[in-house]
Amino acid sequence: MAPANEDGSHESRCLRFKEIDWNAPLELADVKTKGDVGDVVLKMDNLKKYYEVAASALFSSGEKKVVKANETLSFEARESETLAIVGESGCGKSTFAKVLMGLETATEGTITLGNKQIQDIPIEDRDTQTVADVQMVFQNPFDTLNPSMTVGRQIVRALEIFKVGNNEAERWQRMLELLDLVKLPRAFATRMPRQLSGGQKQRVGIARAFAGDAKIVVADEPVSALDVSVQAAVTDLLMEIQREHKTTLLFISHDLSIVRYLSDRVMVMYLGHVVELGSTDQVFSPPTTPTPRRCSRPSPSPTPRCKKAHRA
Ligand SMILES: Nc1ncnc2c1ncn2[C@@H]1O[C@H](COP(=O)(O)OP(=O)(O)OP(=O)(O)O)[C@@H](O)[C@H]1O
Repeated sequence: MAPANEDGSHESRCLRFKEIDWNAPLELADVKTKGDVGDVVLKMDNLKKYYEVAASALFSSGEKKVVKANETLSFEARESETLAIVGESGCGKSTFAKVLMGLETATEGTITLGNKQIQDIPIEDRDTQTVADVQMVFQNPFDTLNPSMTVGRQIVRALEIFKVGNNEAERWQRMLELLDLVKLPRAFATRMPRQLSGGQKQRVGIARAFAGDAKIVVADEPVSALDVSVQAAVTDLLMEIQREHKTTLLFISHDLSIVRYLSDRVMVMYLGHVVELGSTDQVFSPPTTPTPRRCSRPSPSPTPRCKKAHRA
């Protein structure tokens, strides 16, 4: 992960950025989505996440500087919606996902899940329902599974954590249904992770994420570590389950073709800020009239809009 910039501020990387009025309200596009979407289930309001890091490589210096990973991040996500989050490396995508998951706490601002504010509650202090409601599919399925536990046991373990099922037999049955859901043979329940391919491991990761009937699933580059030949199948599976379960999918990706294919809306981030948020068609279409603010805003390299505008 590349530092946002050298001194932790967002203004000093390039003179061009000084022209940007970060406080100007964003033109939020209408919510026009591919499928039917429901009510707002998640709201982030002026979320900030700052990290304090050593200013020098010398341990003795003790001097600290602040890295502003997320700056006044505001957006809403609705039931059944796929919101893609794009932006160049280091712009703060994973950071807000970590705060949402409770792996980090916010510096300022709020995250409202249903009617609960969760920005200050670390994962270990969250109630079972909240933990089950917000789940993550990680980038690397090779790291996320316990190498010494069978596939079945790992899914049953997630069901225990989410308090699904009244007894072991019910949980075992539910685990088999989850294997069906992710299109893995039931016989895989007794396999160890080392006996699975990357794509199969990621299917187990998806089964665990949906084990507690999550309302929101954050998928952080879920297929980028997989062989190209299985990326489409895993992406399609994720979309299929998301639609079936009316889950809100926050899809973090660098792959603009996948983003265009699966998302209802796209949020473009740069240096911790949201610089564009709109329906997928709006974000990917070339502007019909010159839109100085959007294109003069800094672009992750490149934003779909600005890339097209330059090509035209
Ligand atoms: N624990 C931490 N301590 C200090 N700085 C951090 C920490 N985690 C992330 N950062 C910094 O915060 C900024 C945002 O990082 P983040 O991982 O959110 O970016 P990203 O957009 O997800 O990047 P990538 O696409 O490469 O995964 C970066 O400058 C990074 O160096």
